[in-house]
Amino acid sequence: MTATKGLEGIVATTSSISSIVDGVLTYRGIDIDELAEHATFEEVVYLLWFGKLPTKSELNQLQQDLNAHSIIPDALIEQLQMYPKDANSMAVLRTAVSSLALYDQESGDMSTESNVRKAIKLQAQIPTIIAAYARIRNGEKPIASKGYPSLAANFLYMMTGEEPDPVAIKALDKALVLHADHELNASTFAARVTVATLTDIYSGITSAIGTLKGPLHGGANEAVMAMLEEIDSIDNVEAYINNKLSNKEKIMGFGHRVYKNGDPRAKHLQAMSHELGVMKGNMKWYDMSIKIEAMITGEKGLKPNVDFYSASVYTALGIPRDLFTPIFAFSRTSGWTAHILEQYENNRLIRPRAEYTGLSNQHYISIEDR
Ligand SMILES: CC(=O)SCCNC(=O)CCNC(=O)[C@H](O)C(C)(C)COP(=O)(O)OP(=O)(O)OC[C@H]1O[C@@H](n2cnc3c(N)ncnc32)[C@H](O)[C@@H]1OP(=O)(O)O
Ligand SMILES: O=C([O-])CC(=O)C(=O)O
Repeated sequence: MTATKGLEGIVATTSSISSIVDGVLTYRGIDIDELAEHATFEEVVYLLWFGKLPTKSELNQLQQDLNAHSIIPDALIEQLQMYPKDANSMAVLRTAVSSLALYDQESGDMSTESNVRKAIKLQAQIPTIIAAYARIRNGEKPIASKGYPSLAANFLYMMTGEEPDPVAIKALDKALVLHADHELNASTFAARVTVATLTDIYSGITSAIGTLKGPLHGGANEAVMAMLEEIDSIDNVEAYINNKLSNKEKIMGFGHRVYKNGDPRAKHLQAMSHELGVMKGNMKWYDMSIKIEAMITGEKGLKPNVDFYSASVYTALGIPRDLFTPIFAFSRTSGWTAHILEQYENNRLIRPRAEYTGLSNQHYISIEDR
C-alpha cells in the first residue's frame, strides 16, 4: 500500500453535479462562464439539487420556500447573543449550524423528501445566521428577511437594514453563482465522508464549514484581504511580494490543486473587482491585486484562484473581511447539500486505508521503567 499525499489525482467517487475537465468547470454540464453571465443563484441552487434548470413556476416555488424558511429559531438568536463579540465568524457559523439540528424536529429523518426540505432550510437559514451575527456583534438587533426573490438581496438587507443597491445585489448574486459548487473540493469531500456514515445532513454541513474555514481552502479569501491591507499601497507591493517569495511563503489566492492553467472563475471576479472599483471611485485594491498577479504569475507561474479577486469584490460591496468565508459557505451550501443528497442516493461508507510508517515490534513497558 502506497499513500498519495493529499490524495492528489485520486478519483474517490462518481458524481453528476459538477465537473472540471481540461480546466473547464461545469455545473450539471453547463459551462460556468454561461452560468456566470446568465443565471441567478436560485436557478443554480435548483440546477445543482435537481439536475436541470427550473421552469418559471419551479423557480418561483423555490424562492417562496427559501423565504418561508429564512427565519432562525429565537433560541438560536439568544445563543448568538451570548457568543463572544470577537469570535471567529466561521466558528460562529459552524456552531450555529450544528445547533440548528437541535431545533429541527425532522433532523434525524433520513427520507429523501425530508433531506431535500432540510437542504432548503439550510440554504435559507445560513445567510440569516451570518447577517444576524454581523449585527449582534455590533450591538444591533437582527433584522428579518424582506422576502425578496433573491437570497443575495435578502442577505444585504438583513446585514445593513437598508434597501440593497441593485448593482450590489447583482454582484453578490454572481459571486454566489461562481462559488456554488466545485467537484470534490476538500469541504465537499468532508461533507460526503461525514454523511456516508448515514449521519444527518446537519452533521455533514457542520463538517464542511469547519473544513472550508482553513486558509488553504475557503479561508484564503480573508487571508488575501488581510495581505492587501498589510501591503496597503501599490508602492509596497514589489518589496512585500519579493520578501514573501524569498522566504518561500505562500501567497494566498494563488495556485490550485486541479487548475494548473488558471481558475475559470477568477476572470469573472477580476472583472467585477474592476467594475465595482470604478463605480466606487476606489481602484486601490484592484490595482494592487493586478500588480500582485503579474508578479506571482511572472515569477512562480501561478494563477489566481477564486479567492483572490473575491476579496476586493466583497470589500467594494462594503462587506467586512471576516464575513468573506461565511459568504463562501452561504454559496457552497448549495453544492454541499447537492453532494450530500447524491451521497445518500448511492451510499457506501468512505473508509480508505493508511500506509503505516510507524514503529513495529514494540512492547508495553511498565510506567516505572519508562
Ligand atoms: C476555494 C479554494 O480552496 S481555492 C484555494 C485557496 N487556497 C489558497 O489560495 C492558498 C494558497 N495556495 C495554496 O496553498 C496551494 O496552491 C493549494 C493548497 C491551493 C493547492 O496546493 P497543492 O496542489 O497541494 O500544491 P502545493 O501546496 O503542494 O504546492 C506545490 C508547489 O507550488 C508552490 N505553491 C503553491 N501555491 C502557492 C502559493 N499560493 N504561493 C507560493 N507558492 C505556492 C508550493 O510552495 C510548492 O512549491 P515546491 O514544490 O517548491 O515546494
Ligand atoms: O476545488 C478545490 O480544491 C478548491 C476550490 O477551488 C473550491 O472549492 O472552489
